Amino acid sequence: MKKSVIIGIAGGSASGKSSISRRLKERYENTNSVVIIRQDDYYKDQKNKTMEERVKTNYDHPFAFDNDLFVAQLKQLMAGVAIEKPVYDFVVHTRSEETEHIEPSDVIVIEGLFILEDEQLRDLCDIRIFVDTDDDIRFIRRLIRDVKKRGRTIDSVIEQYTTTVKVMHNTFIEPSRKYADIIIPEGGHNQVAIDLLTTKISSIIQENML
Ligand SMILES: Nc1ncnc2c1ncn2[C@@H]1O[C@H](COP(=O)(O)OP(=O)(O)O)[C@@H](O)[C@H]1O
Ligand SMILES: Nc1ccn([C@@H]2O[C@H](COP(=O)(O)O)[C@@H](O)[C@H]2O)c(=O)n1
Repeated sequence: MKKSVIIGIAGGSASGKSSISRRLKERYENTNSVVIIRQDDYYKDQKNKTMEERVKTNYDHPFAFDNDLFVAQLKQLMAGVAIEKPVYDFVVHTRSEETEHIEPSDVIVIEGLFILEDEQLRDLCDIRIFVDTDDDIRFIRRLIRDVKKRGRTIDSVIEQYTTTVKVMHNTFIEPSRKYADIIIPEGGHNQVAIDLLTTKISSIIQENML
């Protein structure tokens, strides 16, 4: 295998980053050519904190992430070495006991809030994408998702959004859109964007086979 190509997908919470990444991966389901790595899995471990303390963490500040581990593991993959990726559990706000074994692949899709904000991560990306979805749409999507899938109450989602998520988004995430090569409006169901990216990924895989 030649050099891995890294596609970075940034954007606000619930903008559709994971949905787009999943749709890309689906096209290559039975191959080892494309792998997705979520920055969320590199949230810092909080096993030594109480649940009460964990709830108070600002999860929308860059300091909440162990980006050094993220960068180190990406470099390992690029060097052809498999990794044991941490797996994050949103319900208990910390890493789970399990890890996920990831093999090197032609295309590595990395997705998360700070992929373009963090200089080290940004520099590792060959293609930089920002998913641009209006704040009100993102808030509605997040409310539904966090209650259904992340064990939250409506009140806690509103409280977190108004105290940290919104201000951190405006401070760190929105300004990072200037680093994008491509901006995808409306997130996960943008079929044209998904088709264009799929064409690009297929050509990368084909080149690597030559
Ligand atoms: N274009 C879209 N239209 C409607 N719902 C969407 C769209 N894109 C994503 N969603 C939904 O919004 C929620 C957040 O999307 P997700 O991909 O998890 O965002 P992110 O990874 O940016 O946080 C999910 O429940 C997803 O199914
Ligand atoms: N324990 C945690 C960790 C993170 N969050 C929130 O998740 C958001 C990032 O994930 P997306 O899929 O929405 O990009 C981020 O905005 C954090 O507020 C959390 O609520 N609890």
